[in-house]
Amino acid sequence: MLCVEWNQVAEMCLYLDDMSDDSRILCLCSRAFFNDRDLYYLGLKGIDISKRNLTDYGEDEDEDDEQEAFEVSSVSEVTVEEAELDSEAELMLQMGLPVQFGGSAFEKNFVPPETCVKQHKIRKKKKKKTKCSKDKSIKEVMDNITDVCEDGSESIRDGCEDSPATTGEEGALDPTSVEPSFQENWDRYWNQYGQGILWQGWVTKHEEPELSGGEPWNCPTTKEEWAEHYNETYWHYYGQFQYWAQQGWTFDEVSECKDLEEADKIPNHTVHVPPTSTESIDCLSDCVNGVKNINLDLKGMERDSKPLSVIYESHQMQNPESLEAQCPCDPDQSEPRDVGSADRDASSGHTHTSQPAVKVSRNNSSCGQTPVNGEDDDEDEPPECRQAKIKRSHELDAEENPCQVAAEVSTVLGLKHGTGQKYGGISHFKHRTLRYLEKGVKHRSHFLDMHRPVKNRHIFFSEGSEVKPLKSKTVNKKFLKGVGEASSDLLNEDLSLQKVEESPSSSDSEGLDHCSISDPSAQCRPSDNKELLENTEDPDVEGECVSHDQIITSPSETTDSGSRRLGSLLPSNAIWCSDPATGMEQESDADTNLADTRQLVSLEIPDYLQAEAEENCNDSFSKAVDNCKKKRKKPKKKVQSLPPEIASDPHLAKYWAQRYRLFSRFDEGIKLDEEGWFSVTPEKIAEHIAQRVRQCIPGAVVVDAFCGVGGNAIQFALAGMHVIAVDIDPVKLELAYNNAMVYGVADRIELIRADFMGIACDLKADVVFLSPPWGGPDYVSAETFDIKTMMSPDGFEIFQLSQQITKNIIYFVPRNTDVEQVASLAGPGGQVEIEQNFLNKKLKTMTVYFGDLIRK
Ligand SMILES: C[S@@+](CC[C@H](N)C(=O)[O-])C[C@H]1O[C@@H](n2cnc3c(N)ncnc32)[C@H](O)[C@@H]1O
Repeated sequence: MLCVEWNQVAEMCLYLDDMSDDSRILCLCSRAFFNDRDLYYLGLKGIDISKRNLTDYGEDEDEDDEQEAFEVSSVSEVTVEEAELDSEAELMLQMGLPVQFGGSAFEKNFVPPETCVKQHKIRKKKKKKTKCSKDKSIKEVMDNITDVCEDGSESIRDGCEDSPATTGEEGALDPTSVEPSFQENWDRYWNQYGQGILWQGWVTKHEEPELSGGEPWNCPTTKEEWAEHYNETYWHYYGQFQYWAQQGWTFDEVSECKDLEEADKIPNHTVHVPPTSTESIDCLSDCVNGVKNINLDLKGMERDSKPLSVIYESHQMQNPESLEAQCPCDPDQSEPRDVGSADRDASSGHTHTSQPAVKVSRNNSSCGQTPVNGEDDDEDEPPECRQAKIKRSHELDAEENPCQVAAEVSTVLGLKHGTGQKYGGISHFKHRTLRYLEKGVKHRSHFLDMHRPVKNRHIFFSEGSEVKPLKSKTVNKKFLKGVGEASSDLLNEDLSLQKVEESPSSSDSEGLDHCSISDPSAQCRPSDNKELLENTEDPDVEGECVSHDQIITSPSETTDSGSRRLGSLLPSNAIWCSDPATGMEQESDADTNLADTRQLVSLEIPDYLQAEAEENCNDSFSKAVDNCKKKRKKPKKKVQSLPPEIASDPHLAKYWAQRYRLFSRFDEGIKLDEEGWFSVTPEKIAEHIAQRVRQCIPGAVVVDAFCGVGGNAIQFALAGMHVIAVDIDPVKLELAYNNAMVYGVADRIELIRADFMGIACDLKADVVFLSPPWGGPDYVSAETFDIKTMMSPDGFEIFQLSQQITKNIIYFVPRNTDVEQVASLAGPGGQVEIEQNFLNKKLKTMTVYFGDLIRK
C-alpha cells in the first residue's frame, strides 16, 4: 500500500521575468495522505504488532478512504478504548498532557449510529466510575490555577475569570456537564457553522453527490450514511470546540461583512439546524431530525461540480508575506494598496506581451475590491468553480490582487511563500500563476490540519473577525509546563530505571568508512564509490575501513566485551534503545548533535502545546498531579516497560508512543539513539517515497545521503533498490545496519561513513535522496523554513552537489519550507513536484521531487 490517497492539487508557475516558458518554473503541487492511527494506538496500548495480523488494522487493506479506515479502526477498538481509558489517561499524563486531552475528543466520542445508544450507556457507566477520581484531580488542578490567577497579574486574572476550565468543575471531562456558557457557545457555533460544515464534508466525501434520489438526508440509500456523517462531524467539531474553548479560544459570530470563505461554505443552500442538546445529538434519530430542514439548491450543486479551470495570477510579488499584511481586506487599512504598481514602477517599461494570462479575481465587495468582470453572480461560487476569465495582459496591473493569491496559496494549499534567497542566482519571481487541478481543493483543505497560523484571537476553524482572547497565555504556559514536570516525575517514579553504562568513547574514534553491511566478514568492498572515497581529503571520510565483525550486529552480541569494543567505535553521545528484553546497552550525555537534530513533530500533540509544555513549570499543577496519582485507587496498569533512556526523558516519551509509526517492526529489535527518535522518517512516508522511486526508476541505485538510522534506506531496499547509505555519524550507521537486519534488507544497503559534502561528487547513482538535519526542533516554529540558512549543511550546496550525481533528486523538507525557494532549485524552464505529506490529515512534511521522479 502506497498511501491512502495521492492527488495533484495545483499547478503553480513561477516566472522570472516575462511570461515565456524559458523563464518559467513549473511547480506541481500534490498531496499524499497516510493513515497510521492504528500504529499509534498500538504504541499507546502497548500491543505488540508483530503478534497481530496487520490486516486487523487495515495495513494491507485497500484503503480508498482514510476516514473510513479510521472509523473501522475506531469501531473495532471502542471497547478497548473504554476499558483502557485509565491507562491512556495515565500515559497522557506521562507524556506531558492533561488527562482531559487524552486522545482527541472526537476519536473517543465518535461512535457509529447503530452503537450510539449502547456506547452512550457504556460511557455513562464508565464516567460514573472514573469521573470521581479524575474530576477531583482536575478540580484540584483548576483550583490551583485559580490560586495562581488570584495571586497573579491582571492579565492572568482576566484569563481565569473567563476560562470555562476555571469556572466549571466538570466541564473538562464531561460533555454533558459542561457549564452553560460553553454549551451556549457551542450551540451558537454549531448553529452558525454546522450547516456549512456538514455540507462541505458531504461534498468532500462525494465528489459528485448523486441527487437524483433526493437530498442525501431523505434519500433511503444515503440517509443512514448522512446520519453517520452528521454524528461524526458533530462530535468531531464538538471535541475540537471543547478543546479550543478550554484553551481560552473563542469564535466570532458572522457579521454582515462575511467574507467569501464563509459564503463558499454554504453554496446556495440554506440549512436550518435546530439548537442541539448534547443528549439529543447522541441518538441517530436526532441526528437525522437535526438536519430535516435543509433545502438544497440543486442548481448550485450542479454549478459547483463543474471542472476546474481557474488560474490565479500574481504579478510582481516580491514579498507575499508583507503584501498579505497590507491586504486591502485589512480593516485597519483605509486605502487599498496597489502593490503591483509599486513593483511596476520598479520595473518601469515592462510590458506584458506574452501569452495572455487566465485569471479570476475573487470578489469581496465588503473589502472594497472590484470584481474583475463586474458580474456579481460569480460571487457565491467557490473560486475554484468560477468561470475562468481570459484577461488581456495590460489589465493585469490594474486588477491584480497579489495578496489574495499569496493568502490563497498559503491558507488553502498550506504552502509557504517566503522571501528567502533563491537558487542559481534567481533574484525573485515576477509573475505567478496558480491553477487548481483538483475539484474542491479548498473545501477539502478545510478538513486538513495544515498548521495554519493561529493567532490567539480566533478559534482555529473560524475565519471571522477579531475578538479578544479570553485566556491568559501566562497561565496556560505555566500550566502546561507543570504538566511536563509532573509527567517527568511520574515517569521517574513509575518506571524503574536501569543503570546506564557510560561509554568511554569519543566521536573522533574511527568508524565505518565504506563497507558493505551485507557480508559479516566483509572487508571494504571495492567499488567505484570506494575508490573515489579514498581520494577525499576529509579526515572523517578517510576513516579506516573496518570489517563488519568489528561492529555489533545484534542486541544479543552486546556482551561486556562487545560493549567495550563498541565504545571504541562510537561517540560518547550514543544512546542505544534496547528492546525491552535486553535493556539498555549504552547511554551517555547525548548533548552533541542535538542542535542539528531534526525533530519530527509529535504526531498527535499540537505543536504549540509541545512548545509550551517545555516552558517554565507550575508547581501547583505538579502537586495536583502528584495528589491525583496518590489518590487513585486502581492499581496502575503499565502499558509496556519503557527503555530507560525513554523513561528518563519525558521529551522522548511521546516518541515511544509512536514507535510503531517509525518502524512497524519495532519489537523485533529496532534500535534508535536519541537523535534517531527525533529524526527518523515515519515508515508510511518513507515507504511511499520508496514506492514512488520504484515506479519511476525500477531497480535504481539510490544514494541516501543522510541515512540516519535507516528509516528511508530500509524502505528503498524493500522496494528493490540498491542503496548507498551515507552518514557522518558512525552510531547512526550501526543503528541503520541493525535496523536493516531486522527488515531483512541489510544485503541491499551499503553503508558509508562520510561527510556527504565531501564525497558527493564521487558517487554514482540513479537517484539521490536528501534528508539532511533540519537545524533543530525550532524549525517548526519558524513561519517559513529557509533551506539555505536553516539547514546544516547549506541546503543549496547539498542540492548542487547532488545534481552532479543525477538529476533525479528527492528533497525531504519541513512542511513549512519556502516553496518558491525549493522551486527555484529546478532553475528557469525547469520542473519540480512539491508533495505535501499528510499523516492522519495533518500536514507533516514535504517531499520535493526533481527530474524523472516528477509525476506528470
Ligand atoms: C534527519 S537525519 C536522517 C534521517 C533518516 N532519513 C531516517 O529516516 O532515519 C539526518 C542525518 O544526517 C546526518 N548528517 C548530518 N550531517 C551530515 C553530513 N554532512 N554528511 C552525512 N550525514 C550527515 C546526521 O548524522 C543524521 O543522522
